[in-house]
This record gives sequence, C-alpha cells and structure tokens, in this order.
Amino acid sequence: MNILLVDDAKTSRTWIAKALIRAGHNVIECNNGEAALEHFMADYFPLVLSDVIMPGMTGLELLKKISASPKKKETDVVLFTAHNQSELAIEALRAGAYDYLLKPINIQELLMIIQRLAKKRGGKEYQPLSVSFINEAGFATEEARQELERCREALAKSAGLYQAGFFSPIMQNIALLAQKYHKDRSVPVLIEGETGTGKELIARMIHNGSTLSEKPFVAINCTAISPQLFESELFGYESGAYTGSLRKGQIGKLDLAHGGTLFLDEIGDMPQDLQVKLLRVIQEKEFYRVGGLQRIKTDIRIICATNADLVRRLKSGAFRPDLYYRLRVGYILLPPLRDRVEDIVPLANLFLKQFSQEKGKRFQSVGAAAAQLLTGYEWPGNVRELRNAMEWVVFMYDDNEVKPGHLGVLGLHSQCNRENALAQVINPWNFVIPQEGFSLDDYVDHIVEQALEMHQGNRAAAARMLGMTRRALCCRLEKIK
Ligand SMILES: Nc1ncnc2c1ncn2[C@@H]1O[C@H](COP(=O)(O)OP(=O)(O)OP(=O)(O)O)[C@@H](O)[C@H]1O
Repeated sequence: MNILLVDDAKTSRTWIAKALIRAGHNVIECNNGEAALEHFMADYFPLVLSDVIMPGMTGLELLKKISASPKKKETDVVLFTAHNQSELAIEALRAGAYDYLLKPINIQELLMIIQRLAKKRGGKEYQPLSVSFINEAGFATEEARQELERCREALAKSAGLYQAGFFSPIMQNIALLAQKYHKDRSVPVLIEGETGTGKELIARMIHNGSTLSEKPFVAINCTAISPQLFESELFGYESGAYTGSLRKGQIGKLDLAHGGTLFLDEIGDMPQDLQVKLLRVIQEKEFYRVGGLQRIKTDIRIICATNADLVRRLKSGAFRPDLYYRLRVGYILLPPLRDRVEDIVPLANLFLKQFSQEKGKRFQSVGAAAAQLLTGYEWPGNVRELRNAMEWVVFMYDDNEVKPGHLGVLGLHSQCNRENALAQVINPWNFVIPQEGFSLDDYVDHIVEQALEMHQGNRAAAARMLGMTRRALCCRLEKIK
C-alpha cells in the first residue's frame, strides 16, 4: 500500500517507516504537514499516517484539509496522539480520521489497522500478514516500549519529579512555594529540615519547575568533601595548582552548574574560609580557579540545604551571618514526617504502587490496620525511611494490600510507641473502628502470624497460646497464603 507518513520526530518516523517497508508497503516520509499536503495532492495514497503535534500545520489541520479536498474518497487518515491527548483523538475522529493510535506506536497494532483498512478498500491492497512477521513486529514493539519506559523512568527518577506526593496542606503550600521560587532564579533559597524530609527533592523542584529542565543541577554534599579538597571541587583548578593535581587542570562544580543550579547540601558544614569565597561568588557572579588569575563569569542559582541548626552555628561563630542572610532570601522549612501525619499513608501508597509496578507485584494500598501502625510510628528517618519500608514490604511479600504482618520485619513495633500503635488494635475495649473501615480478617491474620513468630513456627504451641485448635490455626494459615 502507498502510505504517506508525517512526523516531525525523525527517530520515530524512520522506525515506523522501516517497519512498514518490511511489511511490504511503500512509504513516503514527510517531516511536516505542508510537505505532506503537496505529496497528497500530487500522488495516490490510500493511507496517510500523521502525528498530531507538529510545528506549522498540525496533524488535525492536515486531516481537515485532506477531508475537504476532492481526493478525499481515495484516502484514509490515521493520527498518532499521546496518552494525555484524548480530546484531540476524539476531535480527530469527528473530523473524519479512520482511527488513531497512542504513542509510542505499537507496530503490531498499526499493521492490524492497515490490514483492516485494506480489506475495507476491496482487497486490492489486502495482503494477509504472515504469523512470523506479526510476532517479529510484536517483539520489536515490546522492546522499543520497554526501552522507552526505562529512559523515562531513569529521567524521572534522577529528577524526582513525577514521583513526588504532597498531601498535607503544609506540604501543598511548600510545593506551591517551590513553583514560585522556580520562576525567579535570582532568589537563593535555603531549605531546612531533618534528614530524609525531602530537601533535595524540593531543591530539584525549584530547579525544574513542572517539567524537566535541560539546565544542569549540580549537587555537592558539604559534609562529604574534605576541607582540603573543597575549594578545588567548587572552583576547579589551573594546571600545576598543587602537588598531585592534574596537568591540564580541572573545572569545578561552579563551571558545571553554569546556567543552572548549584545545590549545596549540608551547607552548615562548609569550611569557614570557603564561606567567604562563596559569598563573593554570589555577590559578584564571578570566581577564580585555584591557582588561576583569570576571572570567570558565572550564572548560577544557589540552593542550600541544612539539617543542622544553622542559627545555633551562627551564634557560635561557626557560620558567617553575612552568608546566612545572603542564602536565606527564599526559605523553606520542611516539617518532619511525624508532624504531618496526614502525609504518611498517602505517601506509603504512592511508594507502594511505584515499587509494585517496578517489581511486578500486586500491592495497591496500605490496609486500615497497617495504616494505624504506620501513623503511630515516629519515622526518625522521615520520608526516606517510609520509602525504604515500602520497598522492603514489596520486596518481601506479594498481596493486594499491606497488612500488619507485612510490617513486622521492619521492626516498627519495637521502635515506635508500641503502646499507642498497637494497643488500639489489640485491646478490644480501647479499639475504635476507623472511619474508613477495618478488616477483621487482617486483624486475625496478624495475631496468628505474631503467635507463630513468637513460637518459631511451631503451630501447636501458637494454637495453644491463642486458645484455638491446631486444625483451626492451620485452616487460618491456608487462607493467609
Ligand atoms: N514529598 C515526597 N514525595 C515523594 N518522595 C519523597 C518526598 N519527600 C521525600 N521523598 C523521597 O524521600 C527520599 C529522601 O528525600 P531527600 O533526599 O530529598 O531528603 P533530604 O532531606 O535531602 O535528605 P538528607 O538530609 O539526608 O540529604 C528520596 O528518595 C525522595 O525522593
């Protein structure tokens, strides 16, 4: 079949063209709607395949022009749309498109559409596809899809962009504030919070805004670098600056961050002599490499984070007040997770879904009884600890929802204020059924599992402890499995 393929993205266009040619079609490629229209007018194309979003004439405009032309009857149009463009797809069908395909294109699906179309057109163009070809196309599509997924995941992970969740009002305000700071690069921002509260994640949000920025985000942990090396790490050095240095010299983090953001984590631990130099960089927007005489202009945004009490360091003289006030133009204080209990379960659910998807498990949510345990725990490691906990649960178990038994291995029971968390579950007189409901089955499962744990798996002893027969306990265990 003669196919006109229109897509401004060369890689995907070439890939689709290759697959169509392999399937025995004749393909003319165009990278814009205007050129495609010229080809369409000059030749016979039973099928036009076009992306919707293109610079210049869009796929929809092309479709409307084709539908309005006298050659309309000879041609069917299939459009490619993204997942979030369902209205466009509907509009395309209304405007007369034969069908639409979601991107990334599934070649197997595309070939099926072409086959259906050829059949409809009266058999002249109809050539049944061989089973081996369909399989091959299926494998190729799946491979491409997985590769794309991996790239997307890596990108999103490195930016922490799409995996963030802000549920409590205080965190929603912080997310809004981060978006505000994003809009003005001239504002340095100081982020304070305990370890694992999400300081780097917020710094990345300030840098990126709502889409992934192409500008660099360079992070330095001020505690992790020795004071001797700090200066050359930050400013770079000229050749022969000191014994053992590289002959060619080395650029520093300030060079790497040019045009983007320099994130200084644990700023409270920055050596004092460097604090003066950093202040100069911020004020004068230029610096010298170690051993260098040339002034280098720089355009960086500075975001700092600290989990130490910086004000105390100010008072003790360990941190310069002039630098502190220069860095603290924008300020965000991230509360510990225990002070925003409303975030715990939604965040746990978010992580649970992410890890389940990654590891091919079934977990969808945290059950009511497990949620009580999670909210009763102190979370000294904050969101990082919660995230790790959910990763562990998904790694260890596979179920539809998280039950108290799944959390036993995390040591939550012994670390948290066990009385608060468990007394409500265990003492029937204190127990208040939560608004969202409570699973009696989970409760019993949890008790049975605990009893077994206490008796190292000895079913008879566990049954005795619970005042039930061994047989009843075994039945329960069968159900849990
Ligand atoms: N609101 C959130 N939504 C989703 N994930 C979060 C959120 N806050 C933190 N995290 C995750 O928790 C982990 C710790 O976050 P991050 O590294 O930003 O904390 P931090 O405060 O910079 O920690 P540290 O002080 O130890 O460097 C990361 O995996 C991050 O993605």
